[in-house]
Amino acid sequence: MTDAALEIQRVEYAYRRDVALRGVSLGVDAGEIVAVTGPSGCGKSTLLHCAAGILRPQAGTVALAGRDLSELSEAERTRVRRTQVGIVLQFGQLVPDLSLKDNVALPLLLEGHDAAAARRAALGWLERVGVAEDSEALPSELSGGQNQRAAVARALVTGPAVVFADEPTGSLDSRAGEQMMELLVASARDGGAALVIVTHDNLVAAYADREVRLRDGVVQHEVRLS
Ligand SMILES: Nc1ncnc2c1ncn2[C@@H]1O[C@H](COP(=O)(O)OP(=O)(O)OP(=O)(O)O)[C@@H](O)[C@H]1O
Repeated sequence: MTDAALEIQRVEYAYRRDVALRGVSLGVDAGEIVAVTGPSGCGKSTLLHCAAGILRPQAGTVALAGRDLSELSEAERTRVRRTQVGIVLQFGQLVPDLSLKDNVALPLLLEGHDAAAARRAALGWLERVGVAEDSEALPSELSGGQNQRAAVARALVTGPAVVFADEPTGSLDSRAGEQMMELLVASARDGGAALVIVTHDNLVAAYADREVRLRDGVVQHEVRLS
């Protein structure tokens, strides 16, 4: 028995003609923060999508919180993805016609939680990320930074084993980017989640315990940062 939050073994993925991953292995411990870096097109986003159960690798295995995704039915996979994975992308990607609170409650509602309890949990996370006073606002009424804070709350509300963040500061200026990284790291710790950050920004990678650098679809090297 290991306490790995994520175990990727020899994963290969090809789009029609483009081979994006050529046998990538990566283990992430519970609570660990890992930055996946590398030049444009090296396979970072593809790795994140395979790890998060969004893409199915053509070879190799991905286990999330000890469950091998390739052994699960489609319904079980969806369930593991909804409960064990949180995702933060470059632009909040909130549902535009739902309030911040309903956006954050959504992952719990999709899992069949009671609506009042889901909204209470959502409000609790909005408080933790500092946007509770805007809980009834629509995403379009708020700044990019406020939307990103709500996206962090949405990623953590189910108590996932791993939060995946793909260029989470890409749409923010440097000050808001720093605040976002501090919030993301603190929130992942607070929620007991491992954090896997895909980035080409060295300042973002510096928040990680370990940097894994990809090149041409393989791990080029790993560096322990803390
Ligand atoms: N939907 C797709 N269809 C076809 N090829 C794709 C698709 N998405 C990515 N690729 C190809 O797969 C390879 C890896 O792409 P990927 O987006 O994973 O790299 P990346 O490191 O995240 O790049 P970037 O830093 O520019 O976002 C590239 O050659 C890319 O052109």
